[in-house]
Amino acid sequence: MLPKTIIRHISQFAGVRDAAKYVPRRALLYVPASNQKMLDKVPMMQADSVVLELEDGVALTAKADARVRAAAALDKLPYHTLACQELGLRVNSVSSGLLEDDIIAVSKAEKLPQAFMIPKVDCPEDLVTIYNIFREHYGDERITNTNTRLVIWIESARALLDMPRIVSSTLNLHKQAGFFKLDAVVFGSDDFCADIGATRSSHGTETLFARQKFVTCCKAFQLQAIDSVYIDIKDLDGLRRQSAEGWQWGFTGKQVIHPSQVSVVQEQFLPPKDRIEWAQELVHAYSEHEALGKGAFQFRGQMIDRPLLLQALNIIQLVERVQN
Ligand SMILES: CC(=O)SCCNC(=O)CCNC(=O)[C@H](O)C(C)(C)COP(=O)(O)OP(=O)(O)OC[C@H]1O[C@@H](n2cnc3c(N)ncnc32)[C@H](O)[C@@H]1OP(=O)(O)O
Ligand SMILES: O=CC(=O)O
Ligand SMILES: [Mg+2]
Repeated sequence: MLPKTIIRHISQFAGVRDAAKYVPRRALLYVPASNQKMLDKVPMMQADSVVLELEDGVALTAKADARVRAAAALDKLPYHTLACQELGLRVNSVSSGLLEDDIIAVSKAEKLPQAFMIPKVDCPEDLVTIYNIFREHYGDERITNTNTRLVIWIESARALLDMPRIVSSTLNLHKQAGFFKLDAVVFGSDDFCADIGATRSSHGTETLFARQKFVTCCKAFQLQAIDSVYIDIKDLDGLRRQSAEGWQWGFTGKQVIHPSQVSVVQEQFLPPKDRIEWAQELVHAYSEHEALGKGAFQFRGQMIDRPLLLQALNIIQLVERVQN
């Protein structure tokens, strides 16, 4: 329980903040919808967000089949009993020319996914195309003011540079037309490397600038920032290291491709126990010092002032949201 005097700091603090239900997306797991055996495992999957995949995890020759399986899964799976917090659906991009066929097929399902996930959003104009395709095949009523959230992928040099306009246009579409509300943005590191001609490595220095720019932009709009895929499935130490790095830089979660990656990532996207204790004690110490008129004071050998309070509040809020 936070001291009352601290509550007013929360209304101004940096980080991801939204009065609506917070959906933790520490681990966002792709499940190719062409693979029925994998789809059958969805109810038990402990990833925070499970993504029925229609895009790059599905061969061109299997797209039609995957669409039918994804639509059937949406109707069959009882969302409230799933082990995950969110069942998403990643469709194909505008530039692929496959999006409309995806929407024609999945709009036959009675249910919407809990999140629509749209890769390779390259410019604000893509949003107009996306919105028009959804309106045409779902009809206005089904896509207006629903609980379904929107997650988009930034995966090219052009998109990264234009990200503030892309994000603003997406948020405006919700404000003005009631279209799905943008809740998180994902950095598509593999497509990004292909786009800029970088050679992918396990240490990821080739995407260092892009990831830092990306996370800064997400946080400027108070959106969740989801980090790169780690494709070396067997290298859990490398995954742990890159997850810890992402967490330290301000990412809120990471994409995963294999069930073995889920718990490693989830663990890294929660602060360690001693850091949670530090945050809780700091908040109380801050409240006591504030009552004495002190904005700066010593705590465990460190100078503490308001920015440190805000970092502690980030930690407390995240823990509460993951546990509730
Ligand atoms: C850059 C990007 O765009 S990333 C997003 C696109 N890519 C994807 O969607 C790929 C998602 N991942 C996968 O398809 C798979 O993990 C692969 C193909 C990489 C490896 O799959 P496999 O060779 O079957 O791996 P492995 O043998 O270790 O699997 C162990 C078990 O986990 C299951 N499994 C593996 N990956 C997944 C998954 N993503 N979802 C559900 N189940 C999975 C397998 O079906 C297998 O089940 P079984 O024990 O009942 O046979
Ligand atoms: O879509 C994900 C990527 O890394 O590309
Ligand atoms: Mg991609």
